[in-house]
Amino acid sequence: MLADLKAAWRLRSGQAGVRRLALLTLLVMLAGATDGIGLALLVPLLNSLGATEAGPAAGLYALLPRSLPALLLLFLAVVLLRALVSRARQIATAELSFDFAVALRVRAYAAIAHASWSHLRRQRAADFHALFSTEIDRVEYATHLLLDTPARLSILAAHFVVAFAIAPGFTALALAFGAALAWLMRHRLTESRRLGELSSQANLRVSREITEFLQALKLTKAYGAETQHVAAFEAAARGAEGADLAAARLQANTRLLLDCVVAVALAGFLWLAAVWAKLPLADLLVLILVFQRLLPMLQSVQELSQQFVHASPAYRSVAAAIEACEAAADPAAAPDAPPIAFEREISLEDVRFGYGGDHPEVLRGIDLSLPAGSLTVLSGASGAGKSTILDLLAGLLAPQSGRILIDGRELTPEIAPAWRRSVGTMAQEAFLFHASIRENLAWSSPGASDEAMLEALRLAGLSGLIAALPQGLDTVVGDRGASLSGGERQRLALARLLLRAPRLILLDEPASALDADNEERILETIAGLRGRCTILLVTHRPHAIAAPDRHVALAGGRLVDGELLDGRLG
Ligand SMILES: Nc1ncnc2c1ncn2[C@@H]1O[C@H](COP(=O)(O)OP(=O)(O)OP(=O)(O)O)[C@@H](O)[C@H]1O
Repeated sequence: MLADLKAAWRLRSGQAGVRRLALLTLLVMLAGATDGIGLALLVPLLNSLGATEAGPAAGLYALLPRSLPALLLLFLAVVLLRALVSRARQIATAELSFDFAVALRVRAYAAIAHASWSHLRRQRAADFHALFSTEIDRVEYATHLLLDTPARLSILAAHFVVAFAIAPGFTALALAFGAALAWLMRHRLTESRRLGELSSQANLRVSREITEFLQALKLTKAYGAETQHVAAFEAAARGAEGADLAAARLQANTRLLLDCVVAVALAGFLWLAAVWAKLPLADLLVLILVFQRLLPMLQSVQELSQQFVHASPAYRSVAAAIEACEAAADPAAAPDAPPIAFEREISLEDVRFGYGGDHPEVLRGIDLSLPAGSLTVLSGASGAGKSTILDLLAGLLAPQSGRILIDGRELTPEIAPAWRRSVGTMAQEAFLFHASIRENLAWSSPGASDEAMLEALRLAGLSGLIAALPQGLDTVVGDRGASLSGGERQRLALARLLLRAPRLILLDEPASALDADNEERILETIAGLRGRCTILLVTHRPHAIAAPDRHVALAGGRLVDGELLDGRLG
């Protein structure tokens, strides 16, 4: 519980949050005070109505007016003030908890966006999805309860003060009753917390099922695996239902127990007050009112504590996910830092790399030079480490030893974000957004003109398609580019890359998912880019590129002459 609250404190959002919290505290204290004063005024009010023979006024009561209209006016003013304070408090609580949740969502988004690729590649997209879909919602709910608690406690305290002034013995008894109730109910809090943790895990399982199912929709249809996915989802959803149902049952049982105990306690207190202590009628009426409100308040404090501990484990899971990403953040590149250009060459010097853990070393001393404007072809068996080399050159991964030099300047994690602005990458299956061709292109180069876009499309060999589309650049390409053919998707991704005018282009089998004819044509287009920029092309068909400047291959973690290796393999 303390760990949850510490995590909640770490997740708060800066000074503005602290100021608002101070304002809320003030309103909470005012709410308690006005509530107490309103209740305390009932005694002289009832006395002046003639409920009891009024004795000489003592203490602060001596300052009050004695006439009924003046007392009524005062009572009215206090009740009105209490209503206004309560309204301001409710709005301040809502503002604070909504603001906290939005700031948290934005912080989580930014933490993921800025985390290094080395960290992100080890995470599950579904876990991030669960963070946004359920865990932050639970944090928001727990925060609302947390912010509401001081107000409830201060109103509770005001009731106790008034009750104490009227009947100290009974109030002490009620306090002891409240403490005993909390002691007896402590196991329910532990159980509620356990169920809260179960619920977090169950929600994570549901999120994993949904995310992976949606990512593999086409594959699911192609393999006829629909029933299998529906069954797995139902099992996960029923698991989450089970955890939530157990929490709801616990809550309902607690309420039943408290309803019975509180009703018996209320009857007992009143019987003692009326029959045994023989309190004056005005005092008795106010005491009835106070106890009738006080005991259900104790009950609701217990219930809300249970709900809080059920939701509060989310503070820790959210803080852990955000802080792990923040700890692994890429060094921030100054937004106005110019992209890093190179005039001569980019080279790898004795680069070694492994993915850590039990994974064997992938690259064992790579020396490679890519002269500016050259086209280099990289081949090698599956799993040889070709994509790893591309990720190292893009500054997404860092070598364990050795160096990557850009015109002699070392590519360090500090300059990697700025360097990536000079690099264009493209993978086997291009990712396109469900948006227009124009929006997909502008994503890589905001503010690019139509002329620049049409030129990039021409270079990528898409002029014909654009001319044939009635809506031209405004044609929407569908989910992940579903309304385009595989070849068109890859070409559009190539145009998006070229629009950025990158100095280095890293292509990871950009056409291998296509038929031979399409693959050949895309490789021809790429070969035509030679001289405009420096290209490193990973392909399993190195001979489809006519006379590259260099052909190297990876084998056993080292680079060898590609022609020799392919000749040997062939
Ligand atoms: N995130 C990772 N964690 C652990 N090992 C990894 C990771 N990514 C790749 N590997 C391992 O590193 C080795 C090189 O992978 P890489 O993707 O660079 O090979 P590749 O030559 O591009 O293969 P392919 O031609 O099949 O795409 C492989 O053995 C692979 O299993």
